Amino acid sequence: MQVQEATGSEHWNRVKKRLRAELGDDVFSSWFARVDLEEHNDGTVRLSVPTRFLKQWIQSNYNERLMGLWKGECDNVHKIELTVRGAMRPRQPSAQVAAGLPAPKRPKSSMSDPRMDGFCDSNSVAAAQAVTAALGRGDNAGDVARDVLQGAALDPKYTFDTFVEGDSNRLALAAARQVAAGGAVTFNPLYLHASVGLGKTHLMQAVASKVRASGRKVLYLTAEHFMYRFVSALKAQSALAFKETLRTIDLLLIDDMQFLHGKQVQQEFCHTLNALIDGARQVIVAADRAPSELDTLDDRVRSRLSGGLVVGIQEPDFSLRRNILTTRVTQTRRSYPNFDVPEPVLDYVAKHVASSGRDLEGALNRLIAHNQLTNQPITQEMAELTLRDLIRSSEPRRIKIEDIQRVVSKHYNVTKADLLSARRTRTIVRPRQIAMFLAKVMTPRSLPEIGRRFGNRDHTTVLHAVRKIEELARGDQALATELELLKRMLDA
Ligand SMILES: Nc1ncnc2c1ncn2[C@@H]1O[C@H](COP(=O)(O)OP(=O)(O)OP(=O)(O)O)[C@@H](O)[C@H]1O
Repeated sequence: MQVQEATGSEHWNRVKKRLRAELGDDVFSSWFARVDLEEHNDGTVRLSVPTRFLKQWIQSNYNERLMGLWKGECDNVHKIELTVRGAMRPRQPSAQVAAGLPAPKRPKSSMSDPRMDGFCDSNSVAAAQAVTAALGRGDNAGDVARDVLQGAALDPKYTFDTFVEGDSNRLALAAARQVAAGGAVTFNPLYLHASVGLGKTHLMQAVASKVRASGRKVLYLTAEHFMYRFVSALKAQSALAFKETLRTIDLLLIDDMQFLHGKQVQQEFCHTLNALIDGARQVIVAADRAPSELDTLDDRVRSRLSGGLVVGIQEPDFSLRRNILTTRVTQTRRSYPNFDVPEPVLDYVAKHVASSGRDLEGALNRLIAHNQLTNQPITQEMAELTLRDLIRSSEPRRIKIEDIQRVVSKHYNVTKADLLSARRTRTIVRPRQIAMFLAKVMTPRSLPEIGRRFGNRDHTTVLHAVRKIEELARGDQALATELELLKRMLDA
């Protein structure tokens, strides 16, 4: 096999390794564990992050260092772009996941060590110093405590009235309503999980607004803000005030729990959770996966989170999607009385934008914008044109046999003509078999059709190739990893 030039992801892995060594595990995982390499092209490196907060944070603190490390990898890098990942584009699987390798284990947390309670390790102090320095703030204990109580703003749109019920969210909605109604705390914490845009934040904020309106103390924070507040408190030497303040809350809501990183922050979160639950106050947590799958979390936090009621929200079915759209159109009419979407267009959107409430909302917003800016009525044709890219990107990508031949020949440095030829040298036979195997597992094409597309070969030759590669990959981890990487390149 040929010696390949390092790929973008290999450079990125080395940059991350150096960053981890320089910053330490805790600081690294707080800020860089969720950064993905999107593209490395013509001297520009494009990285994506899940939130705007993280983007600003990395830009103001680590841009130069990132540039230095990338330049160490490739001289021609002159620009690093950071973008916030959109809802339509879920996170790329990590190289480990893509290659079928286990995710790296986090170092064992010191949560079980009582000596750590109330103390800060050097990494957290470094992170805290960086936070306050970058934001140019000299928080004192009082500021931090007040800041903690403020929490994130609630969106007045997110109420129970605007939340549409369906089979996929019925249990979550019922549990949220019960918590909002107050009364005895029956399940604590309430843990909601779902992939992006399925209504977790909407439901949490609906509960928060209702409970706040009844005069009780409510704190709604994203895990990222919890992390920021905690490191600020450490820096201002007001960790005690921070803890005390948190424990006076009647209802604590932590959103995007998957972003809670750093052993000391998790430790503090666990103590707060215990204190609130023991004091019969309510906690609601939301994340993009079940507690058992939050592998960045310490075991103790995970088990405490699983101890209440864990409810998943699934992807909406057609009828729920359709109802969400109808509700949104009715709401929009309050601001734009002439706004109208014909029923068949709503059916079309509900049928084709199948992933989440957020995407449905995005689709509708485009129609509204088009309608308002051009004064054109919304028709089927206009909807198809306006939503073309949205609909295409929410459908699974079709992989073509030509794509497979192109990627495989580039990867193994053979030509497409070689793949289709009758040549039987080993350097060509193996890539050809791999390409046939990928054509079988990644496209709906039949064996005879694949045979025809590979120089008119018989279907038994394709079958032999598929079986051979399956058998080799079972005993050869390097080949199995290579196959996964090829699949990932084709899927990107
Ligand atoms: N059942 C629903 N009824 C009404 N609106 C919904 C529903 N589900 C989702 N939405 C809308 O979709 C948008 C995205 O929802 P939300 O922000 O609550 O998702 P999320 O699950 O918290 O996603 P993320 O993990 O990305 O934060 C919101 O505007 C929300 O109002």
